[in-house]
Amino acid sequence: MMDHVSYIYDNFKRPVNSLRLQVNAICNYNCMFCHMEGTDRNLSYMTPDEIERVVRVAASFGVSRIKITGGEPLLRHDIIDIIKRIKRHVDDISMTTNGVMLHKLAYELKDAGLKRINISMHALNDNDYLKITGNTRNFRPDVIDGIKSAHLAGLEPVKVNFVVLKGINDDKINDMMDFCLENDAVLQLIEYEAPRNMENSYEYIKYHVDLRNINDDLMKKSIEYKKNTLHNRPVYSIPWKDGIVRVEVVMPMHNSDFCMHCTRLRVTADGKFKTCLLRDNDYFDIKSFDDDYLRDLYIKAVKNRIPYWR
Ligand SMILES: Nc1nc2c(ncn2[C@@H]2O[C@H](COP(=O)(O)OP(=O)(O)OP(=O)(O)O)[C@@H](O)[C@H]2O)c(=O)[nH]1
Ligand code: SF4
Ligand code: SF4
Repeated sequence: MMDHVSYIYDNFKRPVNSLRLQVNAICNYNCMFCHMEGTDRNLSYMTPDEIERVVRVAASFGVSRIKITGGEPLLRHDIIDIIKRIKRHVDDISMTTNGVMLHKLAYELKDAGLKRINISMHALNDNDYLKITGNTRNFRPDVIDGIKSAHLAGLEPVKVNFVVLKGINDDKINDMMDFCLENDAVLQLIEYEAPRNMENSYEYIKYHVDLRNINDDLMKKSIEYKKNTLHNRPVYSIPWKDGIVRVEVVMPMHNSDFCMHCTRLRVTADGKFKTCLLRDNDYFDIKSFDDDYLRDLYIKAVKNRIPYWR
């Protein structure tokens, strides 16, 4: 583990202290809003050894947090090996998952070094859940088991990701607060984010909810208010029934404050540094996993980061 290493800053004074690491670009779901981390589907994969080399070099530049994403990361049969290798270089490892396979893997993930987990659950009733996830088979009970298993295994905090969709689930936020209170989870309310260049699409206009009013309402109800340093996202503690629910609000659209606090570099499943979710001409192809080459490419990619909303 590296201590006292300085971060590389981009030309907008934003340090890079974390990597968002896509380990595959396939999924057993087909969510209506999936952005696949701004990449194509079905990319080839880096090996665990190649992933470790990228992480080692990033850690040598002060990166101390890794977010594992996909597609669905738990579909990789070697995910435990990948986490163990990342853990040699970085302590704060988290994952974002649809949760379907989590109940089978939570303990192994924790033992391998995973610290915390975000689990997507965008509906509490089966019809809406199936519609949103584009599925015919209902895995919602498995996801709920996954949330419980994550706690039992000690993956903390557990966050439940909920993309707010007009006319589908935007009237269910209170129910989600109940659910998160019962399941000791942080509720992460996420604004529907248009994939690149899709802001005028029929789907986006139909389902997008501007979260500012909901955010203002939460702020009024909160007894404590913190910021996630990543994206400056507000995190509220809300008195709810007989307890307190923490709610984080993710407002990525047309939000220059969000982008000015974007402190991570992306790595695509097939081995490219990517500077921004919403750009498609920003790939730095990792052609060699040699340390010197990787170090130069890492610096080049960081220096090319530009806030999307300015
Ligand atoms: N525009 C944009 N949106 C992002 C970015 N990172 C996350 N998001 C949005 O936030 C949602 C939730 O992200 P997660 O992967 O669950 O969480 P995270 O951003 O890693 O943050 P933590 O909850 O602190 O682990 C994603 O589905 C995106 O819609 C980003 O860098 N840019
Ligand atoms: S679970 Fe995630 S990766 Fe899979 S389709 Fe849904 S949004 Fe995309
Ligand atoms: S610059 Fe903005 S849009 Fe791009 S990845 Fe960072 S937060 Fe997301």
